[in-house]
Amino acid sequence: MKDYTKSKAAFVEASKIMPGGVNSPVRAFKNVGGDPLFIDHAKGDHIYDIDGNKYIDYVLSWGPLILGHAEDNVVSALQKAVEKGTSYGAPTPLETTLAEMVQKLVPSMEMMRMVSSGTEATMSAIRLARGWTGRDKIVKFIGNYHGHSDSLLVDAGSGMATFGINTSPGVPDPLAYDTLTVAYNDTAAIKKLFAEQGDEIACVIVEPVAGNMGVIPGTKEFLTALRDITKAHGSLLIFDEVMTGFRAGLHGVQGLTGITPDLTTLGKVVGGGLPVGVFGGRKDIMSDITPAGKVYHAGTLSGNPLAMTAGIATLSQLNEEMYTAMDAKVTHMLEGFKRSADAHKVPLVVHHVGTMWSYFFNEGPVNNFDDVQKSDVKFFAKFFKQLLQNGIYTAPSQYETNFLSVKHTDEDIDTTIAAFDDALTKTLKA
Ligand SMILES: Cc1ncc(COP(=O)(O)O)c(C=O)c1O
Ligand SMILES: N[C@H](C=O)CCC(=O)O
Repeated sequence: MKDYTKSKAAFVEASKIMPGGVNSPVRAFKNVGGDPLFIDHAKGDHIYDIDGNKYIDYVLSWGPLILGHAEDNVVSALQKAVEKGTSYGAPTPLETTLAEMVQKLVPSMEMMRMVSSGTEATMSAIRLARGWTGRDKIVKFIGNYHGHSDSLLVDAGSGMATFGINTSPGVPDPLAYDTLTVAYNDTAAIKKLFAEQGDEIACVIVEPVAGNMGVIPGTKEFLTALRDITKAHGSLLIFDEVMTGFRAGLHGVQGLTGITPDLTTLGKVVGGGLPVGVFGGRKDIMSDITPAGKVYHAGTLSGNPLAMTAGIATLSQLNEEMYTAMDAKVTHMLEGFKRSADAHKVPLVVHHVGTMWSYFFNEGPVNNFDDVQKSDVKFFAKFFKQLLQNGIYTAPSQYETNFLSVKHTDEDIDTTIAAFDDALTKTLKA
C-alpha cells in the first residue's frame, strides 16, 4: 500500500487557507473520494509526490506537457531567459516568433494576441465576436468547458460537471440568458436554434473534440453544419482548441478535419507548461482589437518573455512523426484496456483523438453529455484510487481527459495495461 501521510497533512494545512485546499477545483479529488497528491517534482513521464511515491503521469498538468516534465531544452531555454529578466511590460521579438510559429501550424490564425490562460483567450474571443457582429447572444454546447468567464459558465463540463453545477452562482442572469446551450453533436438542434434566433447570435464556440466530459469527438457532419450555419447567418465560428491544439494533432482539429473557423483559441501546449493562451483568426476580425480597433483587450503579463520562451522551445520540437508514434501508443494502450474489460465482462467505452484519451464505464455509445452521465461514476471513483495505488496517475474525474507525452515508452504502456487489469480485478473484488 502506498503511504500518503505527507500529502494528507499538506492538504489539511492548505484547506485552512485555500477554499477546498486547492487553487483549481478538479485537483481536489473530491468526487473520487480521498485527498489529492501533493507533488514534489516530476521528470519526463513520471511524477513524484511528497511522500516519495512515483507514478506514470497521464495528467501532464492537464495537457500542456506534451514533451514531458522538465524537458531538457525547455528547461535550458528558460534558465537562459530568466537571467535576462522575468517581465518587461513592453514588446519583445519573442512574441512575434511564437506567433509566427503558431501561424505556420494553424494558418487560419492570420493575426493573434497572446494572453496568460485559456480562460482569457476564450473570454476575449467572445468579446471580439460580440463587438464585431454587434450581437449579444452566443451558443455553446452542453458539457463543453471554455474556462471560467461568466458567459461561458453555463452547462459547462470539467469541474462544473464533476461537481454537478449547471450555472455558477454569481453569473448575472442577463449574461446566462444570452448563452444558449445545445447538446453536443446534435446537428438538428443547432439548425433549429439558428432557424429561430440565428440573426441574433454573435458566435458559436465549440470544443471540436470535446475534452471536458471525457474525450468525445465532434462528428464531421456536426462540425461542418456549424461552419455552414454560422456563415449563412453572419455569426462567427470559434474553435476552442485550448486542449486540442497541438494535442489532437500537430495542426489541431482544424488540421484533421479541414474545417476552418473564424477564430481559434489556444492554451496549454502553446505555453510549454507556463501560463499562455492565444486567441486569433481572420485578419479583418482581429484588426478590431485595441489599439488597432475598438474591442478592448489588455494584460500586464500578456506575452511574458518566460512564457514565450517555453512556448517557442516546445513548438520548435514538435513534428508529425511524434504524433504518429503517440497515436499508435494510445491505440495500443486502449486496446489493452478494452481486452481487459471484455475479459472481466465490464462495459467500457474507450475514446481517443491523437494524444487525448479517456474511458467510460458505460454500455455506449458516448456522443454527448447525456451519454456520459450514464457512466458508472461510483465504479470510476473506486477504480481510479486502485489505479493510483498501482502507480498510474490519471485524471480524477470521469469528466476529464488523459494525455500522452513523447516521453511515454512502450514499456510504460505495457505497465499501464497490466496496472489497469489488476485495478479492475481488485475493484470488482472490493
Ligand atoms: C477547451 C478548454 N478551453 C478553455 C480552458 C481554460 O483554460 P485555462 O484553465 O488555462 O484558463 C480549458 C481548460 O481549462 C479547456 O480545456
Ligand atoms: N478540464 C480543465 C482544463 O482542461 C482542467 C484544468 C483545471 O480546470 O484545473
